[in-house]
Amino acid sequence: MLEYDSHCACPVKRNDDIIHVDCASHIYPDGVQGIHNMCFHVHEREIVAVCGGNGSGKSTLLEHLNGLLLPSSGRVYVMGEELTGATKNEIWRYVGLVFQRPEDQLFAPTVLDDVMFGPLNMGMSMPEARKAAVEALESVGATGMDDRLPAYLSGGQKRLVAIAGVLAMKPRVIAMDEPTSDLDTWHSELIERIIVRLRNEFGISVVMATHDLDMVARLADRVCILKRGAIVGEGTPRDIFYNRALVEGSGLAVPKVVEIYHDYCYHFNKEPDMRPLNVHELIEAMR
Ligand SMILES: Nc1ncnc2c1ncn2[C@@H]1O[C@H](COP(=O)(O)OP(=O)(O)OP(=O)(O)O)[C@@H](O)[C@H]1O
Repeated sequence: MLEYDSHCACPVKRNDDIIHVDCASHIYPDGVQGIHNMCFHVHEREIVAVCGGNGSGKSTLLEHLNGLLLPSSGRVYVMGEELTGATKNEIWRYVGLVFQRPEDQLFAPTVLDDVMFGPLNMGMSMPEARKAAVEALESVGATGMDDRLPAYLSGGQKRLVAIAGVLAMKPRVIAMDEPTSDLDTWHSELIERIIVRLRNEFGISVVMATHDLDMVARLADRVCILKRGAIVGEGTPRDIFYNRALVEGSGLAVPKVVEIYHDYCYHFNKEPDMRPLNVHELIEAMR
């Protein structure tokens, strides 16, 4: 059980928190407030979506999860240990961050070197790091790219290699910033399948920051809605997405299924009480 010396009173705190962002605020050097009074949790084996309009603080929050940014006030705990300047070099391995632009992450001369970098940095021997990297590339379906130059990969391939790079470190949590932005349907679906496998097969929790609520409706166990640097709503996708005022008031559009169901209920003068989240449920609800 994790025990926190905490003043954070938000309702979703549980004993299996892997990450606990405790009332953290971050002010950038130019004085802009990225997040404030942020209480955020990541539990074991869950997919949690962080959704909000542009500039709502999604990336700032994600960068606090592995110590890339430290809060100006408040605290962040990973597996019960507080992230500080002194501890973050030990703790970062538990939380892998996949950037919105994979170019920001890939720098080695070959794909294999890139994916081996994290494991080597963690202290694995060369053969161990190679094994971890090969396995991670296989897991994301990026085999046969070992000798390629990362800069010359397609956007979708770069995203896969970036995910493999954090997966090779065997983290407890992978945080992905806009994991499917700029990807075609085929690559988006591939990334969605990888996210589900990370939770179901590897037991890794995934935090994804995104505007794509259709994807969130398909994948997430829990949704946090951010607005102006704070969480304004949190719950299951069904509870959150059927609160249109909350979603639309935060600069987002409800998932298509929700919109169609609302229109259907309005048109046929029905109570919108079935709350479908996917096409199968929608068809059932409209029977
Ligand atoms: N390096 C920085 N220096 C100063 N201000 C920053 C910096 N990065 C982000 N901000 C500001 O912090 C606030 C939150 O930005 P953040 O990038 O976290 O939002 P976001 O929800 O990820 O946005 P988007 O969806 O557009 O990527 C914004 O006002 C932004 O201008």
